[in-house]
Amino acid sequence: MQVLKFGGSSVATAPNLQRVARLVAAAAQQAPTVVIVSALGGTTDALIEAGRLAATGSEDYRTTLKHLEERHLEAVRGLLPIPDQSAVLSLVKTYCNELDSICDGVFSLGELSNRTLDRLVSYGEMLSSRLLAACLKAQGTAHVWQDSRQLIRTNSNYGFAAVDTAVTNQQIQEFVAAQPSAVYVVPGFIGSDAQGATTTLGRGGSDYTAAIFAGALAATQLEIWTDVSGMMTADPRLVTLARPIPRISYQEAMELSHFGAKVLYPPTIQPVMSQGIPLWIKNTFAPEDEGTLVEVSPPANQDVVRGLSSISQLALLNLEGSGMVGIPGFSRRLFGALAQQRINVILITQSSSEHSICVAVRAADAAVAQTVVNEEFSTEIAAGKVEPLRCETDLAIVALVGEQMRNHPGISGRMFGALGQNGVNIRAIAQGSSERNISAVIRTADVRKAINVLHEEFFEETTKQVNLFVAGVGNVGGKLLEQLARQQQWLREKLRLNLRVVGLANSRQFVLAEEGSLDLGNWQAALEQGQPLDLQEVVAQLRARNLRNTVFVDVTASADVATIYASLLEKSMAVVACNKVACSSEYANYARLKSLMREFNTEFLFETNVGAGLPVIGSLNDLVRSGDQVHRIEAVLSGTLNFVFNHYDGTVPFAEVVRQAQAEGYTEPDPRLDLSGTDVARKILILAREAGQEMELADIHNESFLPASCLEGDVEAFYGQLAVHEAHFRSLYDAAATQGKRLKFVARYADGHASVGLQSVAPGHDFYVLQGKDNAVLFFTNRYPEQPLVVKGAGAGADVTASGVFADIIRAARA
Ligand SMILES: NC(=O)C1=CN([C@@H]2O[C@H](COP(=O)(O)OP(=O)(O)OC[C@H]3O[C@@H](n4cnc5c(N)ncnc54)[C@H](O)[C@@H]3O)[C@@H](O)[C@H]2O)C=CC1
Ligand SMILES: N[C@@H](CC=O)C(=O)O
Repeated sequence: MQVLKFGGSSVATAPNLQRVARLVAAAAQQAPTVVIVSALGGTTDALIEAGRLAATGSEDYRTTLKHLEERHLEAVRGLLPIPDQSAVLSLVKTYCNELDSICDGVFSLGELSNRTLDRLVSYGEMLSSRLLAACLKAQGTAHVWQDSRQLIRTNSNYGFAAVDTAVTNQQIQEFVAAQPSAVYVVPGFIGSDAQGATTTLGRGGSDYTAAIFAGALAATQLEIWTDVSGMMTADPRLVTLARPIPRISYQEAMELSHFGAKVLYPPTIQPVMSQGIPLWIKNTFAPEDEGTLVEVSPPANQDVVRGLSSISQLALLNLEGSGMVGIPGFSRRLFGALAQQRINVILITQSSSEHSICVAVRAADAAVAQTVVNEEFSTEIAAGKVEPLRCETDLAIVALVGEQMRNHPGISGRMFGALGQNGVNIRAIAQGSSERNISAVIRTADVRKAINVLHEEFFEETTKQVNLFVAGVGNVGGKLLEQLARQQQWLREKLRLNLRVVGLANSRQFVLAEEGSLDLGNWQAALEQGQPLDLQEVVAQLRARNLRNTVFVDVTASADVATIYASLLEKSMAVVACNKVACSSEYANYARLKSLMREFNTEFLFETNVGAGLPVIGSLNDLVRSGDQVHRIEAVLSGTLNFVFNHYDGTVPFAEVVRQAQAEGYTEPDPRLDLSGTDVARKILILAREAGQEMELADIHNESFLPASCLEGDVEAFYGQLAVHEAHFRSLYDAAATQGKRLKFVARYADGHASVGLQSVAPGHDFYVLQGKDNAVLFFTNRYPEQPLVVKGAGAGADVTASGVFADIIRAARA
């Protein structure tokens, strides 16, 4: 014998019922089959609604019942050929007339008892099972229809009746023995008490009916047919890559079901679990899908975590006070007070200091809970031994479930690490000693992000989604977007990274995709249609979107943009910047950003601040982190100035060479920063700070070669003044050239002091041979005392800078 149960969506319409009938016929070829049916989807709610309307004196109940009648009659017409319809139509009408009479009675009395409500809702399953039976008959499948109220004996706790297992089992066994058949059709959810009154078995009641039959008949298997292909690794409405779990234990299934995987109602598993009857969860609409097998001990697989679940609309109640420590009976009184109000406790944690007990309950119960607990402890509260109960709402639980977690250290570490890296704050945690479930209480607003982060962490070997907001789409930013577009596929395939640009900004506008990501083939159009730029609004929207693995990429030169890093890091969003403003601002700000990065477990990366795409800061960090000490740094750090002095020989005016450097994309958006030496000063400052030195920009001695008048006025005036001072630049060049030397703008840091300035270097000097826009950095350290560690190569240009920013993005994404 096998038992098949079909849920409300499986039997919601005539075509669905026909599909179910075909599945039943096929199953019956294998073994005698009991079919348990739920009411047509939505019927139970409609019946309850009709009863409530009638009880409150609203005649609208007639309309509700009329719709229900029409729906069932229409199903009959859709199911059966005309000659076969009349008997079933009249049966449906009979049931519907009875429903009318019950509701008329409720309307007259103005009262709906639980007993009457049970009778009312029982018609849903009675009707659906009759329709399925008629459909089986029409397709030639012999069967017996049986009213389950004659077999399932319960107490009289209407709405949630307890089954008398001994009587029920005996009645089921006798019935089957007396009426042998290949197929039995039975309405789910209902039973009757010793007086013969209709009762219902509570939420998930049809699953329970099926499990009772399976248990009573020692069935070979129970199949629960629904509208999903088994229990999923996570709620598919939250996680796109959720997948069915092939095999799972009863306990794991119960844990997942408890926390929201609605395909199975936990208490109903008991009758099959106690006998080890295999339970399948199958999809009526994709019967070829394997589904989930719930069994005693599924084989271990590579997924240590079997599934994730969540439960929302919770409140956390925190009872705290010094008067609780070491006094027995506090928790009994807390739980007693809650139990008296029938408030279900979903999660409990108590610190080992015994100073506080924290419980999660449904948000709807929070107000009553607060009142009764404060009443219970009123004496202690008045005496100041206990604080009034603290209640936080808008909370949810996310949970990892899996038997194998017991044997794997580090699972909770990974869970909390992944959540922490995404700024998901954990308010309470609970893990039983079975180690089958680790639950964390978080903000409801974080549930989608948290479940996706955990799914990526534990189930998705394939991809990690990373969400980028790119501020600045000029010279470097434009190249970055090109490189991202070209490399997206490769990153997905080789690094399992799904880098999505979700937002963009320039100095005028910003855009943040409502859903999904922006089209990198046409980002200009999206940005054109964006909102006027408001950086606080950018932060607010990024926070509100609450996307996982968010990286803010600053490819501007803006001081305003640099001011929002802190508010992003505080939300665990990583920041990648080629903008040097933040790291060369006051030391306190630089240090604060680095400390926020650590505090909020995220990344703040700025490799391109020095040497563009060259690994300058990374190499310095490696030296320092491995215990080396930097004594001296000598460097050519300006691609612009190296280019200018490599190309200037007096034949073309100095101003023209500078313009060329700007056109090539080497200069800052404002070239005066390069020519004044400020950009180099910022870079040596950043290197000194990364080497461990607390310094300010003002501490750097800048021996500028630029006549002061060049920095008065705007950029055009600057170019004008360069032309005016052509003779000055020519004389600098000539002085060096006549000695066979070359001009290099050199930065130097040693023993806590730094300076920048123009030098003439002779052949043989490390800097003499630097070409074009090259940079070179010489690190003299404990380990490299005479022969320095040298980093050298192109130190400016949009392409190389963009690729350095890209590398930082990948570092942040993989952290
Ligand atoms: N060019 C190079 O070789 C290197 C450049 N960098 C840095 O890259 C950054 C960008 O340089 P470029 O692309 O050449 O500059 P750019 O002037 O071509 O582009 C700057 C972009 O930032 C946008 N922007 C300006 N203010 C903004 C604001 N308040 N909010 C949002 N967007 C804003 C502009 O609209 C523009 O899209 C600079 O900080 C520079 O120091 C760093 C290393 C090398
Ligand atoms: N303007 C800078 C670009 C890199 O920071 C330079 O010329 O080096």
